[in-house]
Amino acid sequence: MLLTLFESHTHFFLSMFQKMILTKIISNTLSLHKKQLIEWLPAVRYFSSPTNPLVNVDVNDKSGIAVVTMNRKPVNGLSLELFEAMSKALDDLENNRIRGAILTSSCPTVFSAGLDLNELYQPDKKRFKAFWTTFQDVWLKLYGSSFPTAAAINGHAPAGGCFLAISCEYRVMCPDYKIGLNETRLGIIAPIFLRASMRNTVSNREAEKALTLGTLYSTEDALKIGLIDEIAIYKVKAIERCENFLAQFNNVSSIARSFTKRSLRQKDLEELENCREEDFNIFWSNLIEPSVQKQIGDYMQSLKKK
Ligand SMILES: CCCCCCC/C=C/C(=O)SCCNC(=O)CCNC(=O)[C@H](O)C(C)(C)COP(=O)(O)OP(=O)(O)OC[C@H]1O[C@@H](n2cnc3c(N)ncnc32)[C@H](O)[C@@H]1OP(=O)(O)O
Repeated sequence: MLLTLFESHTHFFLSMFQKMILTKIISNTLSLHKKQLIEWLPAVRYFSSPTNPLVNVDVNDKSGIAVVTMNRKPVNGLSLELFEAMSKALDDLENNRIRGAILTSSCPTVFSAGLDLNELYQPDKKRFKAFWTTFQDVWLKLYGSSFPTAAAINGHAPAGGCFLAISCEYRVMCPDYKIGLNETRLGIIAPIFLRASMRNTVSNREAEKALTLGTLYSTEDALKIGLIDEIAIYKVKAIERCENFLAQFNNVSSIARSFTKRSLRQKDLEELENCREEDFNIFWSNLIEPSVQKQIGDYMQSLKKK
């Protein structure tokens, strides 16, 4: 199609011979550098995603930045259905050459309360397998995305909520909320990919302390240890700051940027790719321990009693 367009526009200006040579050059270039071509093609393929009630994707046509909003009230508990919607949204974004994505929440005071405890309590193995596999998919797609990512953390982000945020490349959080990986407090062993995202964000020592103690940090303390990058007073401001971060990449080759990101994250991604089944088995056998089930059950009760 590009060649046809080229040919029609040059018809009046070039001789047949010149046209043949130029067409050949472009055709060779296309087959050799299909990927590089994306760099100089105008970014016109931005889309509005078909509405999914659980994940809303809103792409700004001018900036090419997508705001991906989790919408599972009351606390964005990460259920199988929410993970499926996120996985699909990430595929759509990847296929549509967006310039960046910002992950945020429609819940007024919660970014995400982490894994839906109903998926963890008295689980059915078949459903849980689908749940865990989709969760792994989401992490592989988010952490390994070719486009840059940021999280506008407009509320509490414990456990899985924190995990989603640290899988992005930049984090802006609103004040007076809590963020952290409190899995050990529930008797849950942090899976391999969670450890990778955490080590990629804070120092190894902070990661070890945070994971073993299961600490939930205030927004201000999270900034001090580098778990987040900035504080913004409201959600709108947080999104704005994320946009500013992503806009910096306008002056950077997108190919060079995405290859560099990929190579920095490759080892972590491969680590999970190579042991997805084992990762599931480890988590499952820990999860169904009677003592862990009791701890989760008691915890769910304590949340309901509040
Ligand atoms: C992707 C994870 C990486 C891999 C790690 C693997 C292990 C991961 C494990 C987890 O993610 S386990 C989940 C851990 N989550 C938490 O510990 C957070 C628990 N929730 C809270 O602390 C609070 O709800 C909140 C997020 C601080 C919000 O507080 P708020 O006062 O605004 O709301 P609540 O009244 O507490 O909750 C409203 C409603 O929602 C229910 N609920 C809360 N969290 C969850 C949850 N994670 N799953 C399911 N349901 C949840 C809560 O019971 C209330 O229900 P109702 O009383 O209205 O029926």
